[in-house]
Amino acid sequence: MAEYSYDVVVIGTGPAGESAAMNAGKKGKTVALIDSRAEVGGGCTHKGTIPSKALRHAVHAVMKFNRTPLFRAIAEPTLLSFPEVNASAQQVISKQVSMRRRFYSRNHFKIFNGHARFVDPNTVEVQTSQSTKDILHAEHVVIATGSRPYRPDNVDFSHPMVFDSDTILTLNRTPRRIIIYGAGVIGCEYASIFNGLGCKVDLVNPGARLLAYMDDEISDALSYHMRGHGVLIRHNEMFESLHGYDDYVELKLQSGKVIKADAFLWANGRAGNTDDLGLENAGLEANSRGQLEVDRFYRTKTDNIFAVGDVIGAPSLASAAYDQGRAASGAIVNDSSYIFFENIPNGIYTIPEISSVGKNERELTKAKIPYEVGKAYFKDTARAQITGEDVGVLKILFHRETLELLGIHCFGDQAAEILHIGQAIMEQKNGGNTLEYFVTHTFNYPTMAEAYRVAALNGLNRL
Ligand SMILES: Cc1cc2nc3c(=O)[nH]c(=O)nc-3n(C[C@H](O)[C@H](O)[C@H](O)COP(=O)(O)OP(=O)(O)OC[C@H]3O[C@@H](n4cnc5c(N)ncnc54)[C@H](O)[C@@H]3O)c2cc1C
Ligand SMILES: NC(=O)c1ccc[n+]([C@@H]2O[C@H](COP(=O)([O-])OP(=O)(O)OC[C@H]3O[C@@H](n4cnc5c(N)ncnc54)[C@H](O)[C@@H]3O)[C@@H](O)[C@H]2O)c1
Repeated sequence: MAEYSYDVVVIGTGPAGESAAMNAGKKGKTVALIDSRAEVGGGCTHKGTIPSKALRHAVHAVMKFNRTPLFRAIAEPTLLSFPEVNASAQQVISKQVSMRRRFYSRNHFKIFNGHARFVDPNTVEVQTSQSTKDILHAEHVVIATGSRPYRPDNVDFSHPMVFDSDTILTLNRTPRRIIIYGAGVIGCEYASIFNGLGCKVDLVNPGARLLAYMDDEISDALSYHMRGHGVLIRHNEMFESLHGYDDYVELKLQSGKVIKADAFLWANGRAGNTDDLGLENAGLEANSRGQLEVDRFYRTKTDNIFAVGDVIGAPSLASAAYDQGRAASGAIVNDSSYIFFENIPNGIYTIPEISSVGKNERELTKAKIPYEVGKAYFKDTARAQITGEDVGVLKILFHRETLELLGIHCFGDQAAEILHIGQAIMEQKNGGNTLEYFVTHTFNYPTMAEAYRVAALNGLNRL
């Protein structure tokens, strides 16, 4: 057993832990990180964001190849297998890990490998092997332990055809038919991925619509296009039981429906990684979903302990985790440039992609805010006609009187990138946030950015 002392000890090397550590180190603090995974990067790099986005990219590229007439001069339409696209995702993971390892070594951070557990608020022990423990003393501790798929007791995850969003990456074949239970972001993204691989997909949604928190029109467009691609979506269907046999699984729904498939993906719920973290020794307690409560500075109720990323619950995004980590260590070093991040955008990598920031129509209507809508359909832009990515819409919601931007919603190829133009204007202060920007500045042509001019003019014409 060895003992060490640091200004800041960060538990977890996902986006939240990484940015907390980097910021603390840049501000002159001595920093150590702990991760139970053999490699840095967190669930984000190894199981969540990175593999799913890399899988989606590969599948999308093949779908585009198959539907582009020009390519028929080279080859016939084809399909990739899950192991093939997974292999390409694993290469991205390796690059990410090497890059992140370099960050840590260049900044002289020590990384401890093993499960971390609080001994007291200023002491964390790391189980580095079965028989050895290191003891880390810290002025401040940042808990950035992330989350994992929630596993209900009545689903047998040891069956070889039953997966969650972590274990799906071990699938060594392409299923003929997959049932995805849960139609949140994970369920919808994997439905697009498996659909693009040519699998029959049954997307079973316990809710009434896909991604219910999104703008209704965008959510409807997603359902329409997923159905158009052959995904069978069933709304308002509750899980009853799942039985695994040698060569298939059978899902029974409370409505009496029975669905058979050769793969089942449980995509309903995540739980914070706080088990066996010794929270009781640090004066802390997690809620029923394993999440910790924090204040605006990401400080827990124990003064010297901060928590960031998925372990504090919503929005549970890698994007937000990066900002939260930086903000927490900013608070530790009393950095006055601290920002509390609000109005967080989201990018959902279904096929087609979705992205939004700000309010949706339902929220504005409920709040009785007088708004108008400006739209640009991708099919009417030169760029989309050239690229063939002509499914989609950019929708700007703005105040009828002040022209202030209230919400940007985008559906279609590159939506997550396109959104940031609108976000940048939306965040302008002192009257800079209005629709005027889009009609008083010139956009490169042909670009998808030009859709902002088209949507703004469309909106102004409605006034
Ligand atoms: C399938 C999927 C797709 C996603 N796609 C996106 C996306 O496109 N965009 C987006 O913004 N977000 C996405 N997310 C969410 C994103 O991955 C998470 O928000 C992000 O990983 C949270 O980062 P984190 O640093 O809090 O935790 P994590 O990335 O989960 O890292 C936490 C680390 O802490 C370690 N750890 C836990 N407990 C201990 C302990 N006691 N001791 C030592 N180490 C410990 C874990 O092993 C892990 O390595 C996706 C998630 C999933 C599951
Ligand atoms: N592109 C992206 O940004 C992206 C992609 C995938 C996942 N994610 C993130 O991953 C998280 C999970 O994704 P999701 O949308 O599939 O939603 P989810 O799995 O968290 O939620 C689905 C349903 O399960 C319920 N639930 C959640 N945790 C539970 C628990 N511990 N016990 C019982 N029920 C629980 C929820 O209330 C909801 O009804 C989200 O927070 C999302 O932000 C983001």
